[in-house]
Amino acid sequence: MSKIAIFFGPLKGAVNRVADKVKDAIGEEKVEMVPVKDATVADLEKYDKIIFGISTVGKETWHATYNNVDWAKFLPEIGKTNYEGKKLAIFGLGDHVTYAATFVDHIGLLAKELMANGGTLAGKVPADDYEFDESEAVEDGKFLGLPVDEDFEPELTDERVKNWIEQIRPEFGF
Ligand SMILES: Cc1cc2nc3c(=O)[nH]c(=O)nc-3n(C[C@H](O)[C@H](O)[C@H](O)COP(=O)(O)O)c2cc1C
Repeated sequence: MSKIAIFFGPLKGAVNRVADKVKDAIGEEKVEMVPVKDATVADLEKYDKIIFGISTVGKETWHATYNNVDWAKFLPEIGKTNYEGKKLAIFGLGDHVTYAATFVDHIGLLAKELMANGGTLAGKVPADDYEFDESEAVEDGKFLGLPVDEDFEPELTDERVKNWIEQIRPEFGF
């Protein structure tokens, strides 16, 4: 069976923590961890099953981010390949209290970039499960990936990850 890649960044923060939980839930031996920091399109092309881990730490554009340099560097690579036939899913870290009007926006930015390049996403979750005002990550009442809030709802993370892994399991076939 081909390995599932978790492309994640930045290192050592909440995304990294949740990426480890996702890896453990799937089974370490089935997963390849790929920090986006030094990854390129060639790394993306190696895998048919990819889970992306991202946080929202900036404003409207990737280039406005000042904290998430890993993703700002990697985003241009995303558009250099086609995702037709690949299994894709995204989890995204955010803070639904302080940033209720831009909650996990970068799930939306990344999802739209993938979809513009032929990708379809597994693992959408109902927006009704979360409290927030606005998010660019919502389409037709669903988040385009799994939002996780380690700042204000860390106690919900394990359950969220567990349920989400069960949701995407049939699609990814792990
Ligand atoms: C400067 C800054 C801006 C942020 N902007 C947003 C935001 O617009 N929307 C959101 O949902 N969370 C926002 N957050 C919260 C982060 O996404 C959250 O703390 C996340 O867990 C960070 O994960 P990381 O340390 O792995 O990057 C922001 C955090 C910081 C420090």
